[in-house]
Amino acid sequence: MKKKRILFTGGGTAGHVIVNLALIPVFQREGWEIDYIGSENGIERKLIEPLDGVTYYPISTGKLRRYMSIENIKDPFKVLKGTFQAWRIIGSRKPQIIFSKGGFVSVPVIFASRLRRVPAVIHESDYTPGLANKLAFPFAKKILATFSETMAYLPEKKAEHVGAVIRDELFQGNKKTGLDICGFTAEKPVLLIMGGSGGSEKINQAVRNSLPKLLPLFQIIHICGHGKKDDSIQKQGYIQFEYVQDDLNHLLAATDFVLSRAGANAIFEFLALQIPMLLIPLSREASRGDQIVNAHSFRKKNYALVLEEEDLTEETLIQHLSQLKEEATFYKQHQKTYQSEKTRDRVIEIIKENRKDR
Ligand SMILES: CC(=O)N[C@H]1[C@@H](OP(=O)(O)OP(=O)(O)OC[C@H]2O[C@@H](n3ccc(=O)[nH]c3=O)[C@H](O)[C@@H]2O)O[C@H](CO)[C@@H](O)[C@@H]1O
Repeated sequence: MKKKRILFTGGGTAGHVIVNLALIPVFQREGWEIDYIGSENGIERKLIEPLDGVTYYPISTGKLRRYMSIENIKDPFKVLKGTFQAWRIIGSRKPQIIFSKGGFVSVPVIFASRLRRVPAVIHESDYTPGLANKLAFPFAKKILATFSETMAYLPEKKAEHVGAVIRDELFQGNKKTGLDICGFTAEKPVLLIMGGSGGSEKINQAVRNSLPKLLPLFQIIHICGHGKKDDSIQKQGYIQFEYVQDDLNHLLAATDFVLSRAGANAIFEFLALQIPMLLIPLSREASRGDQIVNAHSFRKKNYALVLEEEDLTEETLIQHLSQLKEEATFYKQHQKTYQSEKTRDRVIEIIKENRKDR
């Protein structure tokens, strides 16, 4: 019988890799051969290369910069080189289907998929599509969306709203294990702070300045981002991590409230786990504003409380977290209306339906 083969791509930030991490084990269990195309130095290499049974192929890739740089001139050539590399990899590995979670590294892969006539399925997790995905859409067979509102931005014939794909293990956390990892008690609420997969300087700073007022209210798990830990702060009830890979499920099981950026994957995880959240979306100064619309959609559905980055001060932070604590039941009630279980199965079904040579 012909071997089933799938090629995944996506990277740049963990948000463009995590969905692939949720899907890969399912295809592995079903005996598919799995390849991954990512960048040479991105986080996808760290997260994917160590996986057993997945072959990682690094390629050259461009990057979206919001500032002038000589690198911007080199980018089209890098994308061209990446397309040629991806074309060769697809030619030799012969996947029947390509699944892309977006990010700049996925662009040459999707271009090459069209040249090799291998169908590609793209997943867009933000409310408004990112530039990389927009460039890739014309070459994809199917485009899947996390937010129902995103359908308005997608080509009608190819698009389907599926919801968020969430890693199984996040539902398998143990509260006691989480508290033990942190050295916390069950007597006081736990606030988990996540500034996206890379951490957020602004949130880190505001939280650290506010610790004297926050620590009487919460025990705090602070995920600060690589290189952003401050070891000079040693306080009872406050623990810092740069990035949590294996124990995130336990930490989330021990969490009563979340303070977070509004990256699409993270906020749908908190929603599925029914954790009341305060979102501080990345501002338009530093991004295309995708997190602002993600956060506003959550606010409209009463899934989250939102504080704009421009309004972030020590006072507003404490005030909003106190409000979140008071209104926790309200947010949990609305979060209960969200159904997440069927998404992963539907995504897998779509991938299988669209593969070549079935
Ligand atoms: C700065 C930037 O470009 N941010 C974008 C990026 O965010 P970012 O990469 O932060 O992505 P998300 O917030 O969507 O997802 C982060 C993922 O990393 C996981 N995680 C995080 C920290 C940790 O210690 N351990 C861990 O496993 C979270 O559980 C989540 O699954 O992609 C998102 C999805 O396209 C966008 O909405 C964001 O605007």
